[in-house]
Amino acid sequence: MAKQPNLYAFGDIDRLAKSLRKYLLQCQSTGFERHNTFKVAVSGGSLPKTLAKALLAPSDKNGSLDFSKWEIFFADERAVPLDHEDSNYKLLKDELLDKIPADLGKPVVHPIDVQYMDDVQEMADQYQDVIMKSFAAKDSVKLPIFDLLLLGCGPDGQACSWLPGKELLRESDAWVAPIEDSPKPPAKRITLTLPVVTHGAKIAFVATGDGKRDILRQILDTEEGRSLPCGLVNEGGADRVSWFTDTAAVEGVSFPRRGSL
Ligand SMILES: O=C(O)[C@H](O)[C@@H](O)[C@H](O)[C@H](O)COP(=O)(O)O
Repeated sequence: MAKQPNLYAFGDIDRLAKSLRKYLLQCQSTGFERHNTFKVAVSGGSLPKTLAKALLAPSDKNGSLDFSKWEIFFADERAVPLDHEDSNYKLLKDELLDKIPADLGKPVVHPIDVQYMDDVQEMADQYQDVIMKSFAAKDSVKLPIFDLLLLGCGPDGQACSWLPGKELLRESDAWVAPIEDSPKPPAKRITLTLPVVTHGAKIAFVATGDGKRDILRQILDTEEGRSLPCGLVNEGGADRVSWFTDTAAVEGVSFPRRGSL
């Protein structure tokens, strides 16, 4: 049987955050062993809040975090100033970055370059350069391997800023692509492309609440769901993909759940 994503369902967000922390610590260790850094890409939406719950909890027996060796990229970002309410950078900064205790170190964070705000193609190219510099030249590395990509799942099956059925999902060359017409505002964005995401060492989705129930049923239990953006990540990432959900989000989903990490 083909390798499947891992589906975890927790009674509430606190329990989810506890397991997510354990998972993050495991991914951090693998990254440190691999290249003495932890390279992670993060999306926006409701994810940063849950992520902060997981990362700002006190150290436990599962280990501690060393943010001084973290490099944080954005899996997708909106073309707005970094202090704008719609900015994924601002969201992550407010929820997490500003609250990291000094003794855990400071991560290197890669926000978009806002001087290219009016030209999202330029902005995407420039962000690709930033990734290239971190992962070595694009010509010598066909695709970067992020240690972890942390993603949300939109109510329409959106992952990153990919819209269901759009040409962008077939992009096979660029690492970062522009979007001019996102129906979820703001319209202008940049996003990592599907091959970059499915090439990640680990990929985690966080999806909670009953608002995600119908789309999770579709993504995980139906044939059509496989061609939705989140379904394509499941397909390409197989057992490197993990879904952190709560019971409200997976009620009625028959896809097999894993007991624990
Ligand atoms: O900037 C964005 O819009 C996000 O990166 C997007 O991919 C988001 O993560 C999902 O749409 C889920 O959003 P919610 O968790 O808010 O439903």
